[in-house]
Amino acid sequence: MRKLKSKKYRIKKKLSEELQEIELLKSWIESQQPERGSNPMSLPDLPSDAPLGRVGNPTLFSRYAGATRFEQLPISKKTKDALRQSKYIVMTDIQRAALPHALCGRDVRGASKTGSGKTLAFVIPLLEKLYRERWCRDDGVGVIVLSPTRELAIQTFLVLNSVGRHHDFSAGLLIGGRKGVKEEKERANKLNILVCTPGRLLQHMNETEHFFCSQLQVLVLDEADRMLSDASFKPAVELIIKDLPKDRQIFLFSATHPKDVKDLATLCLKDPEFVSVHEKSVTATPTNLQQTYIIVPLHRKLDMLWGFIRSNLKSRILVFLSTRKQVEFVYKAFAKLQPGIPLKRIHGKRKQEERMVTVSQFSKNPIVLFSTDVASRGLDFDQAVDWVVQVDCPEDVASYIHRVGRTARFDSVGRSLLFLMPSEEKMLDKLQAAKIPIREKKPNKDLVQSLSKLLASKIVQDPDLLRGVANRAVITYVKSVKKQKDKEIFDVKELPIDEFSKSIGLPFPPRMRFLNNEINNSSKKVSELSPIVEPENLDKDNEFELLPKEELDISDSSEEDREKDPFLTNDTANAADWEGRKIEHTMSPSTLSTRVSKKKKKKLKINIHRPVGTRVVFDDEGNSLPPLARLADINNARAPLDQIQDKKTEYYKKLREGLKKEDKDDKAQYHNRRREKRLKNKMKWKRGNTYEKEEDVSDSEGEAYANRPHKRSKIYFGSDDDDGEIKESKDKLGFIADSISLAEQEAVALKVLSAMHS
Ligand SMILES: Nc1ncnc2c1ncn2[C@@H]1O[C@H](COP(=O)(O)OP(=O)(O)OP(=O)(O)O)[C@@H](O)[C@H]1O
Repeated sequence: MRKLKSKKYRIKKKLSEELQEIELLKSWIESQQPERGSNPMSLPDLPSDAPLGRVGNPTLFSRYAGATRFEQLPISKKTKDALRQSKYIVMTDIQRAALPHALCGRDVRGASKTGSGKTLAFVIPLLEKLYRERWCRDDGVGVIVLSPTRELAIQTFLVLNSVGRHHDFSAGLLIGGRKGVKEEKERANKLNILVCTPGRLLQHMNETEHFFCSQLQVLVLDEADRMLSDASFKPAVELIIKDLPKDRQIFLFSATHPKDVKDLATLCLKDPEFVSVHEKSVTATPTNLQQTYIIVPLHRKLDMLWGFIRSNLKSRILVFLSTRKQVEFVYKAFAKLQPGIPLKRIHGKRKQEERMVTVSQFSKNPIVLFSTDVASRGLDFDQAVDWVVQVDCPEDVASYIHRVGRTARFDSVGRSLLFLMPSEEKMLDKLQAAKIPIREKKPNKDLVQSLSKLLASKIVQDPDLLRGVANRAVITYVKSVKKQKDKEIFDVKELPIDEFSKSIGLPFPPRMRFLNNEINNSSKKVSELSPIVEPENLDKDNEFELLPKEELDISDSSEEDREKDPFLTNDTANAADWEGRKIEHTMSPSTLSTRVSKKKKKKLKINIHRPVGTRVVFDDEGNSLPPLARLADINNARAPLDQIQDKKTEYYKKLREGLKKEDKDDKAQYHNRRREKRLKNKMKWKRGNTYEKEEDVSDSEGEAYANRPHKRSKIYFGSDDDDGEIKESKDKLGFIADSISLAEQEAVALKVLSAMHS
């Protein structure tokens, strides 16, 4: 006991000594700091009377600009220590170029390649600004960092925490998709540094009591080009900026930063410094990134992706698709096919917790992550991504740069693969103009297999899981192409929708009313198109010549393949022969709406005779409508497609008949088995045996029943009718089998039997 007491005393004493030391240290550091509100130039090792000039002040500026290592910068010891502890020693180009301006108090627009360290280029000066202003917790919000996505906000917050670990500022994350807005509201006005997404910040600005940013010192827009031009951010960002004080420093950073951004007017920049360190670089993308593309028709993209994944089972692969539904479908379909590598997915509709877990899991080897553009900007995955695969063409060059920028970050190497449809080849010219070195590759035909039949069978086996998603995947993809601004590259009329639907296992393409106008407006173009190629003939008929795109290859010989890839080859002899420059137009009438405007109905009603046996259709005013009128819209615009339509109708008719027959056989088989089973049970009852426990029908009766998952809940105890159908009548025994226990069912059945016998 005595020993324990003495030990406790010793610990107490040691603690109080340490506390005293800390206090002493604190007061010493305080004495080293400049007065609150003093000129930011009055740093310890800079002349306090130095004017705040532009690069024009060579003495002053060279003191900042000459530095190559963080320790040479005139920044606080707290920041320097944290930088050293985080292993940040030598500055990157953008840090060397932007930090001097930012530390001098100027507004900065910074642009540099992806993965080149822009985050530190704004995190350091924002910490220093608050430090020099002697900001303390009670001073409220001093800095706001706006990020386009929650993941990026979290990442920036982590960097801030690491570099600002010795500072005494409070920092918080305000991002959507998290519970606890109420708690956030209580904390928000006590935070000094906010890292947020625009929507959530706006919510707090509107709803949170006592949330003021009137003292704001620094505003940062990460991925500024997107924040200021993307329609989904722009309105919120503009509203936020309106509410913030005009007299603050502002940092705008991005890998893609157009020099003349019109939208900058709203920001009230004060003669900003445009720092673009890689403007004169030979390439716009990291030099250690090896970029390739292949030409692949839409309906072979999944086959291609599958082949690629199967040949890279030891890699970390990030796959970009254009819509959430596509991500869902490809993830679910590939998961069913089991490629032999873990699969993950991320998109805007996934829960925040799941998104965070997915991002953290992506750092584990090996894995495939399917993603929308939500992961295309800013994300710095813990470990190097081996491959970035763009299954759908990015909307523009900037989007391409950000997507491929998820690999080859800082000093690591990486590879990227872009799938381009023959109709999207103009994208190559744009990439070339933007100084992006990209080479053509051909897929190894031995490693490409058609998935359509496999996927079709998976959809039949599990329609609940796959059919709806597959339909939505097609619709949303077509919609996304239609919405694209760059009509030179994206042409919805060039999409082989029928083949695409078939390739992902759908028997018919989904109906897309929104395509009506496209077809009507393009009647001339459509009429020039050649007739449909039957899916089975497609491979034979589309033997396309592949033009070498050597002129695009502006990389030097050191950019040679770092590792020989089995899937991508330069060898034309072994390349798959389905690639093509031009794919036939095969948009079927079934994808189109058959609605007819009132005006047209009126016009067509005269002089058209109804063929015998045709269903009469009435218009809104009660006049009978000739049957052809319902198709008039399409026929007017697509007269030359008559032939195509005939062929298609015939093809689908055959397909439908085949399916109907199969369905009928299935049903008959199923009913026979049911009847046999029931007869057997009845015989047992009659022999006085106890009621035989009904087996799990889905197990005993296999596929046929398993595909009717909802039927069971509707089965009532009753008699079979003649054709073997289970009678769904409640009047004999008015209860549902599922609603009582098996023991109870047995008891009731016995009672009924004994009643029947007596
Ligand atoms: N001076 C440095 N020394 C060592 N590593 C650094 C340095 N600066 C940044 N890094 C590392 O480089 C990687 C990329 O940095 P960062 O995410 O800031 O790049 P970025 O330019 O913002 O990329 P993006 O354009 O994709 O947003 C990070 O892992 C970061 O830790």
